Amino acid sequence: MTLASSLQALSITLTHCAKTWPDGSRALEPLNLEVRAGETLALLGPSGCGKTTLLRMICGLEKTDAGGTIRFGSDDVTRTAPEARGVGVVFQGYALFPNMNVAQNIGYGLKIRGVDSVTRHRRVTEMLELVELEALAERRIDQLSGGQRQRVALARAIAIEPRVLLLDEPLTALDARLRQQLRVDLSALLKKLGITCVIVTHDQEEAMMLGDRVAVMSAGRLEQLGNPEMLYRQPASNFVADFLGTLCHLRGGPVKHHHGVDSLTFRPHEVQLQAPGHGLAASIRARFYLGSHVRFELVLDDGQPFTALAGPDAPWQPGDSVSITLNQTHAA
Ligand SMILES: Nc1ncnc2c1ncn2[C@@H]1O[C@H](COP(=O)(O)OP(=O)(O)OP(=O)(O)O)[C@@H](O)[C@H]1O
Repeated sequence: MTLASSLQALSITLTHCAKTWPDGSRALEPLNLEVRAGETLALLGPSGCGKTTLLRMICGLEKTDAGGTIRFGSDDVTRTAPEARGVGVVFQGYALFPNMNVAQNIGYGLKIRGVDSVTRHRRVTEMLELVELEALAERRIDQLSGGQRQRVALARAIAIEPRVLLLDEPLTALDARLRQQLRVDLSALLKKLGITCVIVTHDQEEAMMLGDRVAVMSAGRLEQLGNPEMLYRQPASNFVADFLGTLCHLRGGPVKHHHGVDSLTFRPHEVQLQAPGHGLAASIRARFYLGSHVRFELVLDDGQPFTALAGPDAPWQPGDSVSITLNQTHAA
């Protein structure tokens, strides 16, 4: 049996889970959340919103306030010690053992669980194949690139055949280019494993690429839970809309005159720029050529700022007068 098929996917159900620190401050308001069996759920939110605390509660490193329960499938693990919960965890920075080679790192969790050496060897070999590090089995950790370390950390977490996989900002330590590639690789690996996974990130694109569903958090509360497209198209609040991409707001006389509403809320890609005279009058303040598109910072004639994205051939330059129309308007 391959490892991918031997992992059993379980749901994670948090009921009325809150976290109050000894000084009385609240990291998490009472929260109900179900991570479905086999899905990857991304916890997304700004620094300090409680994402890591929530993840640490699932793996058992933080206790929930009295009254909260955590279940893996039908198994109540609220009072189960972290090492007995069967969780695979990759923390920020990975915490690999520098004095062990790649294979020893991957096999560590099996060794401390008393798994016999034949089984251990077989499992480590499977893991090396899974993350494509067979050639580096004997390498020392300090002789690996950042991306390779990330794969070792992941292999070590999965080697113990965890019931759920928890990833805390697993790609944050890597440079932007490598992160892009590893998102694609990680997404493919998670699909192949079919394991239930919770991934913490403050990066909107990462959450949307990796999460089957995304839970947007703010100040210890769950703002909205849904698949990426639903969150982007039907945000429940301005906070969610803004966090999943730039959101612009315009109001006042000219808006009323051209659109018949008091205010407009829109995304930069919904703005069409034209020669003056077709719609709301604005001028270009700044132009950023980004290869696939051009980002413009503009102001309406009355000074209200907003952002527009246009194709790479857009001719407008700072100081130019333009007029704007909106492809899709959300009157607020
Ligand atoms: N042991 C602790 N004692 C008291 N307060 C804490 C403790 N750990 C975290 N906090 C506070 O709880 C809040 C939530 O922290 P948490 O680490 O969960 O946020 P986060 O969303 O993961 O942020 P980041 O993205 O910066 O890691 C923060 O205000 C933090 O300062």
